[in-house]
Amino acid sequence: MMGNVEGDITLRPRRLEEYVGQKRLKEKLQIYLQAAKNREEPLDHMLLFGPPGLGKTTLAHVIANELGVNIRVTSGPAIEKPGDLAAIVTNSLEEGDILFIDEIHRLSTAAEEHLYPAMEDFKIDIVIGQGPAARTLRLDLPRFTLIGATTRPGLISGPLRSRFGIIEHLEFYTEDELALGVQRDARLVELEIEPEAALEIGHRSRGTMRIAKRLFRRVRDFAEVAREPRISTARAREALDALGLDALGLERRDRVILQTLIERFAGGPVGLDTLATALSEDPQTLEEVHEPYLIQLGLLKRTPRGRQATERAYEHLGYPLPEQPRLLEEWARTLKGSE
Ligand SMILES: Nc1ncnc2c1ncn2[C@@H]1O[C@H](COP(=O)(O)OP(=O)(O)OP(=O)(O)O)[C@@H](O)[C@H]1O
Ligand SMILES: [Mg+2]
Repeated sequence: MMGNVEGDITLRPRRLEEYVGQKRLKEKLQIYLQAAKNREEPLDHMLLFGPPGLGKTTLAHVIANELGVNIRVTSGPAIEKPGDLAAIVTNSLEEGDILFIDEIHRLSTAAEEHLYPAMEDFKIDIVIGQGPAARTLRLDLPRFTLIGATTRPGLISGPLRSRFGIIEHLEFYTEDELALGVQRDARLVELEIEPEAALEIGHRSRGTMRIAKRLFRRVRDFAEVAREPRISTARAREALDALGLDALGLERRDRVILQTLIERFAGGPVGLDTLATALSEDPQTLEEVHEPYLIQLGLLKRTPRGRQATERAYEHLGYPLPEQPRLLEEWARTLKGSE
């Protein structure tokens, strides 16, 4: 098992019915799982994508649990040499087991090519010996299911993608779904929480279950220190404010991104790398961790010419709307574009 940063392993849902939200995906999964069980065949290889913290890793474990099979967890960067993959698949997998590869977009090309015959024909090549005496042996593998997870579907090569029978994306959660997740955790730690307080946490969790659960733990700290047996809405608000989360759930960092875009680049458009440099941030973190929800909230746009702050961003941060000339210029461009 991989490290569990959140320390909430017991709170992780184990069954599909405990897995909150993702209704569209769960409905399909139920059918795929049932069909695989009826045919007594392993589930088809599955690629899961979506922003961090939406529940890809959790879902892979839930699927293993529903199928009653073992799950072996690794990640793209952990499989450096082709031999690493062979070691994993030949040592520990049994018929029907799941091999979960997190961050599968970070597999090396060599490891990826090694994976193709494993996925398609359940065979893997291993090299024995060195130099001129080296021989390649093709080994049979048990029929397993590969579940790959990625935050960056665009970086998955065509050949790899085409070897997955099931490709699904996870969606941001609604406030109600996040509140359900919070209420569930509250029950598990035997703490009462006002429904309104759970909703408030959901409201400020950026559509992300991991954030909702983290915020719940912080709110719980506040309530416990105040010796409150029940988390009230007022206490939740106070704690969330103290954490520096604004009404949309943006953290300081998110606001700084938008502020930089507005103040230093006149709202954009500006290229990702330029913006990242101005923020002393890694472009990939900016793109994968911060941007998806800013986009989802309609505060940021990705345009062919770069990142752009929307009017809503100006309003939310209390800036006067951008100058008319810029809007006019934009309008002129739109007209040209539609000719
Ligand atoms: N649908 C869900 N219902 C209940 N809890 C969930 C759900 N999805 C995720 N969680 C909880 O949210 C946390 C984050 O989930 P998880 O680690 O699976 O996310 P992830 O998509 O794999 O993120 P990353 O891309 O960062 O690896 C976990 O603590 C998990 O228990
Ligand atoms: Mg994960």
